[in-house]
Amino acid sequence: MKYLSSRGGMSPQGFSEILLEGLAPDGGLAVPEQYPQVSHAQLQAWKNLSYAELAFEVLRNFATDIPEADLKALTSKTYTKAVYGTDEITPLRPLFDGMQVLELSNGPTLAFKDMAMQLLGNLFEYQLARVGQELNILGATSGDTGSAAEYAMRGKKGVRVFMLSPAGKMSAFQRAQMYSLQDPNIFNVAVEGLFDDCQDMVKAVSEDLEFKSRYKIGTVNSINWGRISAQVVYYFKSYLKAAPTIGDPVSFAVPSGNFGNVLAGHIARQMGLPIRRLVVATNENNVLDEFFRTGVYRPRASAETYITSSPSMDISKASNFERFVYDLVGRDPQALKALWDTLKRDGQFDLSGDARFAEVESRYGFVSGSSSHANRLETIREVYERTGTLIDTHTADAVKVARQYVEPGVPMVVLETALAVKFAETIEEATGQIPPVPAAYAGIEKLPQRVVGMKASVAEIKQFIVQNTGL
Ligand SMILES: Cc1ncc(COP(=O)(O)O)c(C=O)c1O
Ligand SMILES: N[C@@H](CCOP(=O)(O)O)C(=O)O
Repeated sequence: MKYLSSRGGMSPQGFSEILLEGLAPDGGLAVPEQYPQVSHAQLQAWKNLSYAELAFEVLRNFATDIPEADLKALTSKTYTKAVYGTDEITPLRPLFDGMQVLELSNGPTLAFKDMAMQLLGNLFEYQLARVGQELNILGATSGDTGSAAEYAMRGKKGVRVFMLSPAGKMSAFQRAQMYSLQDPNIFNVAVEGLFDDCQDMVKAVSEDLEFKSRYKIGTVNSINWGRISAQVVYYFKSYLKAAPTIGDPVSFAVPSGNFGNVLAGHIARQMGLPIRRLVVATNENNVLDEFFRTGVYRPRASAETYITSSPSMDISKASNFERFVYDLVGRDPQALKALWDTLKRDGQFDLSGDARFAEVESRYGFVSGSSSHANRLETIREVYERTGTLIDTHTADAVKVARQYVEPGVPMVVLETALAVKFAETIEEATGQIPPVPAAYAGIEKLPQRVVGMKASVAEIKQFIVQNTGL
């Protein structure tokens, strides 16, 4: 399998190459030349595989330049009970009204990011040893990618992590998870701005090709195809569990911000998984919902982005949306580029009058909705009262929106993207309950923190990287 840039400016590359490269050299995102196809018979054969076995079967289609024995060893090492708490790795639990919750947040940092990031850590280590290289990871986080990346890369040979986070915008627990790490290869930077400012800095540094090559800059955000491909696996796993019979439709509701998680569902669907609907659930920052309802894509500036109680989705420029639009315009990089040129010029593009927009639901299965603080509190309270379990604020956004799209006889799988303990203040506001703190995190908010403050300045972060790499 070879990969191209969504904007057409990259010669075909292998999986291992784009894994270390992150953003394509023309500022676009790596996309596979075509989507591998999975037959009904293959789905049947995969039904009883363990998560690690299934991960190998799915990923061997994407990582074709990694010897199969090595890939198998990497997936077996990654997807274990010791890391994810259960043999199932991603259990499904019943909710109510036709919905089930897919538990993706039982990994080391209590968010779905661990599902792909733990594999990425092992893949990086493997690939860097193969090519004898070091990697300086530059990442942006709104709260969960940062800790997942740092926990996955701690102590990894030849890897440093520079993680940009929006100063004062994450929950106290999220801050403590990241900033309490004292490992010498981890650098936390609190940026005066929002997630989008942090991600813009990452992209600007990556687009300086000379700096990128000299300082061996890589990414761990979902702009890295490695993240997306690993996230495809749990759509297959949960489909095989939720579908009454293989071939029956199943819908998925996904709390969405940077559009990486639901894009993985889109890819699973393109591979032939019988997904009926992909429900995009946003918080008050409803850029994606606006597009799926109206055809207008209008990313907002930081000044127009709300600080909400589902802070990990306080995102107004969804990077991975570009990968979906690439498919929507017939995988034509020139058409994609024309839209992105319009976006740069006008601050938006409008597909409402375009026949292709009608296909977002009919052909691709996308529908959407948004949720507010009041909705979130009400949903968390109702789930607690009816099931005795506490769900986090992002998952609550998805439950709220999912309900609009439940259909008789079609299971609706809601992706649980974090655990309640990460957002204890809102959970307490909703239910009066303080979520239990896992033993590994007891007292974490009281630990000393190591973080440097910075303006949203590309020059400053470059300077910081230069100073701390010794290259
Ligand atoms: C807890 C949580 N839920 C949902 C999301 C949104 O996922 P995505 O950015 O892949 O759309 C994120 C982060 O992005 C998150 O951390
Ligand atoms: N919600 C994320 C931000 C988006 O990150 P990505 O790595 O999935 O692109 C976070 O919590 O950091």
